[in-house]
Amino acid sequence: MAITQEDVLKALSYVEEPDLGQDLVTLNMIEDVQINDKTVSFTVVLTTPACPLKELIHNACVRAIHTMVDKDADVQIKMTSRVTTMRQNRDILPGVRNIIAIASGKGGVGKSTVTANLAIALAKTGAKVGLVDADISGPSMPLMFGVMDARPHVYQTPEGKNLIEPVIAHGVKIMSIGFLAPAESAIVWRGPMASSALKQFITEVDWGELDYLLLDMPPGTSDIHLTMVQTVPVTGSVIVTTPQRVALADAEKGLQMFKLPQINVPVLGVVENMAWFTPAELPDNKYFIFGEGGGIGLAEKHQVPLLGQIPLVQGIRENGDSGTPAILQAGTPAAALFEQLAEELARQVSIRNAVAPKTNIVEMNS
Ligand SMILES: Nc1ncnc2c1ncn2[C@@H]1O[C@H](COP(=O)(O)OP(=O)(O)OP(=O)(O)O)[C@@H](O)[C@H]1O
Repeated sequence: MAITQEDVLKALSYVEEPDLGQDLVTLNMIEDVQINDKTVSFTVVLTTPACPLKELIHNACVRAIHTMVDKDADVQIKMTSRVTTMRQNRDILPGVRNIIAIASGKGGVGKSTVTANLAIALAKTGAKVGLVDADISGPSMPLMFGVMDARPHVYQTPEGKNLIEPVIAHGVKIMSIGFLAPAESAIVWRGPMASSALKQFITEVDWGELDYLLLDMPPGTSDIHLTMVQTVPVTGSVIVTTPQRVALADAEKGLQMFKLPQINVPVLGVVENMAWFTPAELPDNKYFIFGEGGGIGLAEKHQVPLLGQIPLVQGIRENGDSGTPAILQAGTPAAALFEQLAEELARQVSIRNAVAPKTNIVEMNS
């Protein structure tokens, strides 16, 4: 008997998206079903190009067609993505689907390093990524992306509005206060001046369409944090910590800040940086010099996901300093860990968007 479109959709309605807990047909993730004799082709539209379940979903679809439609069918699946968003009001940053604040309690825990690597890792999956270096106390993105001398260009729109063009490096659109003021004068950015400069940095930039805009927040809890979350509708936050007690205590303060009623930003997860030390000559050895399991404990206590653990590796520091973050060293353990971290973050954003009230979901075409 000839295969019909209904047969195919019925079979696929038994394939569940494990994270979102519903089947692919109900989630509108199946498009372009075509049948040509024994050849069945269709497109699966994932919620992120960084989907860690890509292969699993692909295999489940093939299995469903073979068991429920025709065991000899030639199943051809195109895996693509359309990043979801829960943003409804698009007065600010209309083309930006998800805004993610990356924060830490304590300074120096590697928040900027993690943010830079995450941004590039997401861009490498095909996502459109932007990054705001809101760490006015010490903007480090120009150095980490190797664009110390870059100066963003300002242009006037036909409506007479001035827009800043972000600097593009390693596939990421970047805006940093470090582009406007030399590092040594960063100290002048304080209080209301800093807040208004930052606002400008986010809202008066020609970001175009972005799947993910990462905000590298200053360390600690300050007025700047409040300004930021009140200026832009943040989808969620990520807390970066190291495992030692002093860092964890501050990370917890940071985490709790996002839960305050006047801030109220969901915490997408915790990243434990410098989780252990691995010497280059002994890549399989782990030395827990800052203590063990602190990040997991924090995540468990606050019932948020542990997005990943990144070891202390000399190469991560060196690559950051030389403007070519570790994620670019393909095939290295550090690059693989940052890839996994990016997948886990994208996954939590997708889950967050899926559980947001239905009326709040706006889908945009890629
Ligand atoms: N996993 C790691 N392995 C090795 N070095 C690291 C790692 N993470 C960060 N570093 C190094 O630690 C130093 C501090 O990192 P970074 O500037 O990212 O911290 P930060 O939390 O953003 O600091 P602040 O917010 O105070 O500016 C940098 O020299 C960086 O290269």
